Amino acid sequence: MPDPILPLQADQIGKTYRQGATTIHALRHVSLTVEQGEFVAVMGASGSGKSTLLHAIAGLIDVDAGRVVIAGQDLSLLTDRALTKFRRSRLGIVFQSHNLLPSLSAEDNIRLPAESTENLDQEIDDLLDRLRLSARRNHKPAALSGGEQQRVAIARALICNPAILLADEPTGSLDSVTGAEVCRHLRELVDDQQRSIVMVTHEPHVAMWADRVVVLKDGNNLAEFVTDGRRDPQSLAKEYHQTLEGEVVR
Ligand SMILES: Nc1ncnc2c1ncn2[C@@H]1O[C@H](COP(=O)(O)OP(=O)(O)OP(=O)(O)O)[C@@H](O)[C@H]1O
Repeated sequence: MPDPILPLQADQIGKTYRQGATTIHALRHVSLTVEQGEFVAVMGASGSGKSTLLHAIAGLIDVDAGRVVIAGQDLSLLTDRALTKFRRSRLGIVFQSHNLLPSLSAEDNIRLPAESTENLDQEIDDLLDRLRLSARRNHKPAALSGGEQQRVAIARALICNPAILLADEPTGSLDSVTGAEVCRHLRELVDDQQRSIVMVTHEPHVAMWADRVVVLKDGNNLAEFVTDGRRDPQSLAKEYHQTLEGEVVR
């Protein structure tokens, strides 16, 4: 089980990029709070700032305004080295392209970020078992299916026992059946282990696994709604599209 944690809090985050004479306002004043044991999906059109927000929460980019506080720690107050250490111990990060090392087995990819401890082998066994990868532990990524590769990436993100998992389009490269399987694993991490998840997705049938959907538009918070546990992609898609079209603004 992860350590008891405080919520993740991103307050009024601003981020601009410069490209020649052009200034791109990727995030204007975006705020997001996530409680322990909460699964939040971040949705929005392409370019609305979803990935930038996730990178800001992970401390992978400097922000121009606002602050990110994780487990009571303001990320801006950490040195680069301390931030790397903090990120490793508190956050698990999963991207669409899973970034597994091709020369290592599934098991060794999972082991890579972990510090060597007495219990590490047992923890790896538990994760392999939980993510139904035990039979594939000695395979290299090229010999694994897309869903298996993504589950290895999730296991690698969990090996340091982070309380918060950040996932950017984790099912983006998967077919719908495999994508649903990955979502089910994410949901279990919240329900069974009280971890918190922030997941960026375009897809209502992926967002429906979350407890709450936060919608960004042009680098701003546009709206948010709870999924009410209804897990119904059609009604979620309808509410999402109405929100984007301005028919429902909360
Ligand atoms: N490194 C960068 N340099 C310049 N502009 C950037 C950079 N990263 C993002 N942007 C711009 O910031 C805005 C927000 O980008 P971001 O990737 O956060 O959007 P997104 O909602 O995740 O989009 P998508 O769904 O297409 O992945 C976009 O206009 C994008 O072009």
